[in-house]
Amino acid sequence: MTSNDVSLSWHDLTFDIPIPRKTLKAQAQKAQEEERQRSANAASTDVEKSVKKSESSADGVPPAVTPALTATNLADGHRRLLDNVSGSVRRGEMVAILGASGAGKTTLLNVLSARLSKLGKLDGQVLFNGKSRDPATWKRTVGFVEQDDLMFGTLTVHEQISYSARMRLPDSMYDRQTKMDRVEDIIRMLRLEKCRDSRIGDARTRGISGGERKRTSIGVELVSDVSLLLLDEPTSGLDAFAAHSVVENLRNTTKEKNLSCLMTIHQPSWALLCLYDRIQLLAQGRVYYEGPPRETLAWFDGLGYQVPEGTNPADHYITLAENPGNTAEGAKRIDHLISAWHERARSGASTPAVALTDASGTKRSSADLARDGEMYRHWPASWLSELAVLTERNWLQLIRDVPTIIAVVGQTVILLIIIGFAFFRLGYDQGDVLARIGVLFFLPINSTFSVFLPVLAPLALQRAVMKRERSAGTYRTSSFYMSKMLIEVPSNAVQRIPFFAVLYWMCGLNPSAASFFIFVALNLMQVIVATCLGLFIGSVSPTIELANIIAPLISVIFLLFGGNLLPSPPPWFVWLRWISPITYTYMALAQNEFAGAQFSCGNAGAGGQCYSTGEQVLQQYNLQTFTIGECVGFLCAIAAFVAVLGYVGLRVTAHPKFRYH
Ligand SMILES: Nc1ncnc2c1ncn2[C@@H]1O[C@H](COP(=O)(O)OP(=O)(O)OP(=O)(O)O)[C@@H](O)[C@H]1O
Repeated sequence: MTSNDVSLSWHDLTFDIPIPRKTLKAQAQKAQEEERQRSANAASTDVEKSVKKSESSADGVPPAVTPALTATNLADGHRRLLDNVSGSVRRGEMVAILGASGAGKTTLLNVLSARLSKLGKLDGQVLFNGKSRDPATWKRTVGFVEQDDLMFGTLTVHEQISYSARMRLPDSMYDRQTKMDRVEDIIRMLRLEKCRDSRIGDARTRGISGGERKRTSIGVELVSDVSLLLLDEPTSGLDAFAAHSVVENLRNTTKEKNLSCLMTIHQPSWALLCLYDRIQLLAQGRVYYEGPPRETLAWFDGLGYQVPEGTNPADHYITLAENPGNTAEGAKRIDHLISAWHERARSGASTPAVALTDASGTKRSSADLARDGEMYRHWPASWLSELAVLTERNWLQLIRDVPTIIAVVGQTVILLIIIGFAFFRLGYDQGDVLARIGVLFFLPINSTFSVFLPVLAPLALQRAVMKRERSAGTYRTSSFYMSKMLIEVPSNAVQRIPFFAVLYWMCGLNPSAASFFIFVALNLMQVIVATCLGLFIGSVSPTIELANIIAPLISVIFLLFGGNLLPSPPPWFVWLRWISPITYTYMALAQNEFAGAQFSCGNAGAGGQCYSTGEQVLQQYNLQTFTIGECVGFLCAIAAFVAVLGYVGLRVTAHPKFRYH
């Protein structure tokens, strides 16, 4: 193996994050307390003096926030998560990063994959094929398998991987058949043939096993043209057999596809560890071994840390670099491990990461690299292809989500029975005037509330998957958003047509056919506006939990100001009436119902008010400000406005963030 087939290399990476002021204060207080106790025990004047000195302000830093210096806490109030870490992965090689919990494995993987927050100071260099990572192509170059396998439970293994292939393999280079052949290849390579057509499953329905799920996640990344695969703890949560099978599969795939594969891994068995070509051991953000796993035995034996009889060497070497009790002995041992390794690296006795100067070459021809660069620079598929695939995927999820379909049908039937019989066959007496007003006001409120749940419930997972897919440069936000609109708007509207139609005749509303169709159309308009509003709320809220709080809040405000509940709202709240879609739907429904209607005054009480015509009712309830046509115009404008705002919100809140320096 030579340095000139290096794919990814990292050089002297150092990453510091600021320690929160509160933590600094707590650490400083603890250190002072310990110092005080020590001085009290020693009862020595000299020691007391030194304590006073340490408590006094140094270099202008108030004593309360002086950091307690440890192996990783720096004097400038930062914590060092990575300290001069170098390494590399070559083509056809599988490398693991290991270490105790908190050693910095995930941090290193995040730095290498550029999925790092803006927080903190990053030094050092990461090179891919000998060059700095190109922000324009990086996200499509690298496959990143996250720890949580975010997938749609209702899709099958084959569907999950083939949707990834259809969206991530460039249309310009692969036709549909080639893409599907590749999917079958990946399924074979990852030994997923047995569960090819099984559903992934989720918390509600049992699906494939944990190991198969992890291999499917890997397949989703591998099916695209990536040459580098990064995985965050791909074996966590798996039993020993499943973990072994996942890593063995990865090893075979790495060799077969000449990939570079780098992963963090937790508590591997010795047999599993030996599957890797090389490992890098981290302690407190520093390297204390890098090389083939089998050579660890000789290295640690030489340092005097023989593996005790019956102990897994992998566990032993990781435990050596742990210091849970913060003992002086533990700290000394970790220092020894790190300094011995660095001494060896300095003396050139090890075969550590390639030197920066060596990493410039690559066995891939410059024509290959140019082709890759060009290919990764563009969206893999056209906007319309993205829209078609995403809409198909959303549609499958919708029709396969049987529990939600049953819940919606159940809700419709129950509401129909309750509302239908509560307002059954209304007549034309004075009491019926109020009942008609009541049902017409209730309907847009019900449409708003009942739409939010089915719109927001699937959005939590869809947003998370979208973020993962967008981090790989798979598709545009606009095609995702449009595909949601194309599925949500018609499905929510169409499924409610029977409800409005049956309710109309049960309640005995205006018997003309034209009024019936206008009634249904107006209610569907309200459902469409509410769906757009639901998508808007789900898009602008950074989390779905927040969306679930905002949605009822907005509904209640619209309800309060959208009808006659507040006949004269406070002047500074009047605008809320005119932005509430309920105002327009209710007004239009009332005009459709009452225009030309006649009512008998027979049961009006003595001195009571009698509305003999529908126009009097509309006037009394102030429901003639706009015509039906104008109300529809306002509803369309509100729907379009929130739809556009939702798209902008989604772009901002779900934008994948990368950091290269
Ligand atoms: N953004 C952050 N803010 C504060 N501390 C952080 C941040 N990111 C990481 N750390 C700290 O850095 C250390 C290394 O974290 P990291 O997640 O890389 O460890 P790890 O080796 O992957 O551990 P584990 O195996 O438990 O996942 C931990 O002590 C963690 O608490």
